[in-house]
Amino acid sequence: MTRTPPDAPLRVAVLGCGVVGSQVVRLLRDQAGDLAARVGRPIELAGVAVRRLDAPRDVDLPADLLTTDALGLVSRDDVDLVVEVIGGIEPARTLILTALEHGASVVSANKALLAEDGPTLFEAAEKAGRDLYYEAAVAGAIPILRPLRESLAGDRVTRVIGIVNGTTNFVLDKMDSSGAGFAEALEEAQDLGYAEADPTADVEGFDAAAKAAILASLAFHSRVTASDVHREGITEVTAADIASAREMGCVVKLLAICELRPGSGDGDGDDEDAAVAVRVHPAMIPRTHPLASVREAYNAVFVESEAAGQLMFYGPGAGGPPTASAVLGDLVGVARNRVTGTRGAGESAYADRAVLPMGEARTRYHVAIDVDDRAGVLATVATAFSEHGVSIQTVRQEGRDDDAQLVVVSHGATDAQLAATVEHLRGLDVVREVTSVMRVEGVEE
Ligand SMILES: NC(=O)c1ccc[n+]([C@@H]2O[C@H](COP(=O)([O-])OP(=O)(O)OC[C@H]3O[C@@H](n4cnc5c(N)ncnc54)[C@H](O)[C@@H]3O)[C@@H](O)[C@H]2O)c1
Ligand SMILES: N[C@@H](CCO)C(=O)O
Ligand code: NA
Repeated sequence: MTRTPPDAPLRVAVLGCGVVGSQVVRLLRDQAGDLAARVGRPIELAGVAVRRLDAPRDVDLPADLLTTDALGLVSRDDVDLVVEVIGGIEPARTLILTALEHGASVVSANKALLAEDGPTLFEAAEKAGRDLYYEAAVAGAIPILRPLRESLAGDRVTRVIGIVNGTTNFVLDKMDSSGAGFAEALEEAQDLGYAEADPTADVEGFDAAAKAAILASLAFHSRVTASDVHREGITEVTAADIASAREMGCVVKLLAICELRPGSGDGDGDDEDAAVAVRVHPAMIPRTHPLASVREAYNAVFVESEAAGQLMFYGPGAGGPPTASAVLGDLVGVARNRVTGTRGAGESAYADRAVLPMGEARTRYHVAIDVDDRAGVLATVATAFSEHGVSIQTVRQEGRDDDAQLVVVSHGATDAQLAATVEHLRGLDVVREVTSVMRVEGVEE
């Protein structure tokens, strides 16, 4: 267990010196005086764990601070604080657990690990009597976890909806604004340091799903893991979908939607049998919706709660310096707690709520269908919707040579009803192809 004399500097180990780690090291150095004043003791770099000693990096470091032995570094007695910015499940999990066992407080930006196995880490922190903070894990620099954990701790959050992945927002924004291709826009996002080491995590929605799980856990005081989240990425979004959205006055965004569904209620106000629904998928939203104005790699999170009403958090969701800002904010927080001998709020998952399947989520659909251009087709298509209890809001028809395209927008229905309708449409003789199916959010049912 670490023993720090009362006036000695607090010593920090940084694990990983990539896009985020190099900026954490830079800020620790550039702002050493202010950080010491804010914490009440200097914060000194004890070591930086890297994969390769000779790799090029964005910050100069004395050779004696670098090590490839991350496990040895977090096991050292003179390390009070550990910043984990390696990413992925292992060795990050073992390193964090070892750091806590050795008495260090931990700051991590690792949403993949927190969403997969957060409870193991929270229990270890509890047992060790140390803090585990992770503001950088969701929406980069935007303060969102602390507001949910602390500022809204007296309110009842009912919905969180956000754009929480910078890479996919960057790609969709480029496709919409400049007509750029998917691959070209993704490469630019990678060059700018927004994308995960394997960008599949971004484009297939895994990164946003991990963040959604973390948000839902904090918002609804219940454990939600990545596997509880319905996830669809943006790889199937086509230029035609984006053009179709534009014609409707909409834009396509990858949304993370976390909802609390009221239970039967026993009248005591606890709503113990309320359930949660968490989903990540591309959706069309009206260009007039505030989330539509979130451009490039910016993120935004809307929070709806009973007493506060609607809150919006907006800012840079990815990139080295913004993410390092959130890491340093946490580092100051855990360091202050070390100085005063306290701990911050730990996990709050007392509610143990059920997670609803995607089929029960209420959404609206935009469906583009190539059909034969002959009498009765519209009625046949409309019947398919009504047979599944889905009400149609608008239908637009564009004639072509011997076929036509119908664009149908439904009213709100369950996802299961809408999926059954699309299946039904695909089986109809008059339907040549269902060319685009996308959910529509941000409009009244
Ligand atoms: N880049 C962003 O915009 C951003 C934003 C928020 C959160 N994050 C999270 O921050 C973490 C780091 O992301 P990044 O963008 O800096 O990634 P990165 O790939 O640029 O950096 C990770 C570094 O860790 C090193 N590493 C891997 N295994 C190691 C080991 N065993 N010991 C020591 N070093 C090792 C790699 O060599 C690499 O330099 C991830 O969890 C990521 O999800 C990143
Ligand atoms: N790859 C992530 C980094 C921030 O968490 C993104 O693009 O949002
Ligand atoms: Na954040």
